[in-house]
Amino acid sequence: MHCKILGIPVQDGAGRMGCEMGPSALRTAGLVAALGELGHQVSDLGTVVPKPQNVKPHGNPALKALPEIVAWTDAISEASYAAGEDGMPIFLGGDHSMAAGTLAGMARRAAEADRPLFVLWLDAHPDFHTLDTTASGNLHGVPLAYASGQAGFDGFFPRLHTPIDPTRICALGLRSVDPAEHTALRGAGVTVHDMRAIDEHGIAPLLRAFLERVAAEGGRLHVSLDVDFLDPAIAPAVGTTVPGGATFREAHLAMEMLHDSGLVTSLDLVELNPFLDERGRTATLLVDLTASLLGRRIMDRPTRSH
Ligand SMILES: NC(=[NH2+])NCCC[C@H](N)C(=O)O
Ligand SMILES: [Mn+2]
Ligand SMILES: [Mn+2]
Repeated sequence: MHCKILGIPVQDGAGRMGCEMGPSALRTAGLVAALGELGHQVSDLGTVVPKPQNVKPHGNPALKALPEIVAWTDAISEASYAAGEDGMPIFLGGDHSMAAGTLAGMARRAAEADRPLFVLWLDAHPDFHTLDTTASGNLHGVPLAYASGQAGFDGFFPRLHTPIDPTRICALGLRSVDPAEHTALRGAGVTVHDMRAIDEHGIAPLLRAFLERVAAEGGRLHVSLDVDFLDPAIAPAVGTTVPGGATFREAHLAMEMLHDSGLVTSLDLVELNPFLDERGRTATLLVDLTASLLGRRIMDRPTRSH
């Protein structure tokens, strides 16, 4: 596999600063070497730079940093589309607002290849607000709604080349959903497995059912991994911790199953805030999870000479 790393140091979408250090922390934690050890070719494509533009004022006074996030989204959509020409792009965030751009770029690539794009959203939150419904005004709370063509982004965010069909999205690990998001998720037909479903059924059958659908429809699969999908006890470096998240083993199992499926075509690693980390342990965990997604396993490792 040719892994293409792209740094996206956006932090204006989050309520607190620090995510701009995310790409550096992931590189420092040894992402490139970890993927190289698995036999992958790795290219670091560098860092996305936002493209400032005029954005008219919006009626929702709560919105924060709208012009900045629009500038990022435009640049990220273009850069991720370019990176998606071949190989497997790995987008290093950056707060989750960056997924507005990565999803847009990946959806355009999939459409051009005449393949449906599926999205696995691993997160405590659905990030399914529109510009009108967000109360916090933090734009990391809107990317999934934007990329799946929900109303209210026209004239503010870049025009989508191809909106993602919301029924091809599976959100796994939810445990903090605002009322407006709840209504919108149900209305749009997003598949939602909250933490209760994971507790009750286990993560494996829920994920397996989704992967079988992706395979049956010949889809591509974009995985968006928010740090707060993980339990704060193992992943403290995030500004929006919610108790009761995925355990170490649940997360690795999900990554191993994703690898075995052979379906994943792109990945976001988002919301890492190194300012809140403890000696890099969250960054290191994200690198290890990414390695599991790209083929590292406990048994039957390829033999290495020492
Ligand atoms: N990407 C994230 N961490 N999103 C958290 C969003 C939290 C909340 N729903 C909000 O809109 O403010
Ligand atoms: Mn998120
Ligand atoms: Mn989240």
